[in-house]
Amino acid sequence: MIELHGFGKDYGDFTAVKSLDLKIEAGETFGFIGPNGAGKSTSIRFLATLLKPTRGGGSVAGHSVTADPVAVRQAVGYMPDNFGVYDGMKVWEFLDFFAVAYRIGRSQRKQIIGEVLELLDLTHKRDDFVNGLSRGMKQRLCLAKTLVHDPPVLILDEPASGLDPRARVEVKALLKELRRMGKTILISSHILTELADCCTSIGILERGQLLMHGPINEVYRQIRRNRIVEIQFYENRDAGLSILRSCEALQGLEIEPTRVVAELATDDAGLADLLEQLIREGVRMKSFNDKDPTLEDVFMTVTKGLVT
Ligand SMILES: Nc1ncnc2c1ncn2[C@@H]1O[C@H](COP(=O)(O)OP(=O)(O)OP(=O)(O)O)[C@@H](O)[C@H]1O
Repeated sequence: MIELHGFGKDYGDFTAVKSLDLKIEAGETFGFIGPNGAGKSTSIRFLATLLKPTRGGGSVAGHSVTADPVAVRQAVGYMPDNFGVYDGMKVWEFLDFFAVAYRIGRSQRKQIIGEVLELLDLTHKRDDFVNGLSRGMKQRLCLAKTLVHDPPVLILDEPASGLDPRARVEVKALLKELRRMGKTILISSHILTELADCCTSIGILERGQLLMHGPINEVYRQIRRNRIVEIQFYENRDAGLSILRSCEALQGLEIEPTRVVAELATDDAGLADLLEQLIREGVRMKSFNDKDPTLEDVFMTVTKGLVT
């Protein structure tokens, strides 16, 4: 649904994006992660037909971004990182303005605006002035305007930036709802945890280069060389600790009053064997938890160049 082929962009002598290859399948929610200045907005602006590439190209919904930008705009709902709302305009007028721009007929517009306001939970703000809305509401309105022409693809540049925790949660819930509706979503953020539970795949960008991308579980698996297991003993803690210490796969052990964290160079079968041994030797545990790495772990490992 979204493809980049050797996309690159120079600003004068400065290379913002070197050569980016990316493929996002229909129905995916793809998280584009990278620190400030990594080149996320540059790549996104290209896909939204707002920027000419220096090298390479790409396509959205089967249309070439450079050869057929009008078809791409029809297929894309784009939310920029810095959006403006117009003074003196009411919420419904703002949406109507974009609906007209997408050449949606007068008879359909009222219904579509009603549906979009409903979806974004903005119906009660229909007749409010846009510039009087809170930041969270403005952000939601901006998301609403990306939906008026019912595009199959949404490209959202930092849609949750500057929002308070409640508004962030609401944006994430909306993204999940949009995915359920079958939209393909590209969403950028430099806040890793923001994307962790709403993306099906991620790409990590640093200094204009994609360091890693793929389904979120696969990316986790690739960097997961060692397993981190958190154990809470209930009885026979000393026996449990001695089993852990004699385990060949043990790479590290943190002993805390209420829990023990073991780092083990092993796989699922190795963990199952260890658990079985602990139980067999009479160690009772409240929990034996194979911890998933967080997106921060992934990011730090990848950007340290530990993964090639
Ligand atoms: N119009 C421009 N002229 C010159 N340099 C630019 C221009 N736009 C972006 N850059 C530079 O290109 C690099 C990539 O910028 P870009 O905005 O794509 O990064 P980003 O990953 O979106 O960062 P952020 O999270 O801060 O938005 C940065 O070093 C930026 O300063």
